[in-house]
Amino acid sequence: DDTNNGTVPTPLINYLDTQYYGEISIGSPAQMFNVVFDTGSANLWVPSQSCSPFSTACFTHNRYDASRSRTHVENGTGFSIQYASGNVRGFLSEDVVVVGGIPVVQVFAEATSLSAMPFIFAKFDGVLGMGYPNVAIDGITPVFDRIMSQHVLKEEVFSVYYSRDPKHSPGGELVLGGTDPNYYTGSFNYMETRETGKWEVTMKGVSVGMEMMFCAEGCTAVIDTGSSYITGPASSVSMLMKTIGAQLDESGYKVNCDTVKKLPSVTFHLGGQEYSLSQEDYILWQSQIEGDVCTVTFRGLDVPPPTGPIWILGANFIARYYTEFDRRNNRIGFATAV
Ligand SMILES: COCCCC[C@@](O)(c1ccccc1-c1ccccc1)[C@@H]1CCCN(C(=O)[C@H]2C[C@@H](N)[C@@H](O)C2)C1
Repeated sequence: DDTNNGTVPTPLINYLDTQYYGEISIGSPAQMFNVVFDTGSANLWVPSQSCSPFSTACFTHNRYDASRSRTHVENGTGFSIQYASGNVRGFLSEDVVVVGGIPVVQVFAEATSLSAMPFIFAKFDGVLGMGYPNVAIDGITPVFDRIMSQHVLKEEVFSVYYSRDPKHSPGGELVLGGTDPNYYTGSFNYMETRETGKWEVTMKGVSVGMEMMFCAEGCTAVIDTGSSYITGPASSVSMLMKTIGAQLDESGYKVNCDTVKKLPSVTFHLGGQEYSLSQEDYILWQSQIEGDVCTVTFRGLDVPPPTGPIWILGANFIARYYTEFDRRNNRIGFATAV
């Protein structure tokens, strides 16, 4: 329904509480793609029809075919992006991209090579960066900036709802130009982003139970819709895991499912408010053949200075706290998600 002025909410799919993605179209006639809306990056890329057949990750996803689009504009500039794990290489093209019912002429990357790890596990095709222009590779104007310059949005904000339970439908929702009261209760608490032109804020501490354990002198928190988990400095996270009795194995930190109900809450002190995650917010409980597996959705990740050390608050945080990203006022707002 075209309620909030020219934009329609984009329903998201929630894959096992670890991958959240929604549909966009590129080209005329429309070619559909599933993308992660990622506040931690600022470029749009999708797999290319011209990717090598040996790139399995490319071959098993929807691919953009320039020759089938009458609005395609050639560019050809090289492109490559490196993630915490995984990299993408390709070349730039221009075409009409439709997000939330809004068409924009957009420069994006056609990916011709995707690292098998982790993209063979991706349920989505590509990534649509929702970050600020200054983190965009090749100085490309990001999609949301192209939308803002059309002056169709009631407010220059976008909001994200991530469901916590894969059985709920929709698995999430992206709103351009406002928020969706169906998915939060109470009012928003806002905090200024740091003037780095990133979706990051100053965090005043991290508590476990009632005890302040980390970041007591202040640190940076990145609010990242493109991260599945919460990451923190490896030393801090390993101390946190020891406190809750979690063991590290090849696929992350695990706890004995019997201990889950007694685990302490973990609280992030942001913008004068305390944002707590309880055990059901940060434990991924999977019933498997050989018994239940309880994964702790925290990872250690050391980001080198000057960017780091940082904490990254990802999907498991956003699932608990409905998030509004406000470009007009350079601030982030949280409300309790329903
Ligand atoms: C909520 O939905 C999240 C989507 C899953 C993200 C992710 O878990 C993933 C899983 C399987 C296959 C591919 C990808 C994936 C890989 C790259 C881009 C987007 C998705 C990423 C795994 C590697 C570390 N990581 C990031 O660096 C992320 C950090 C973020 N800012 C991005 O730029 C890259 C998260």
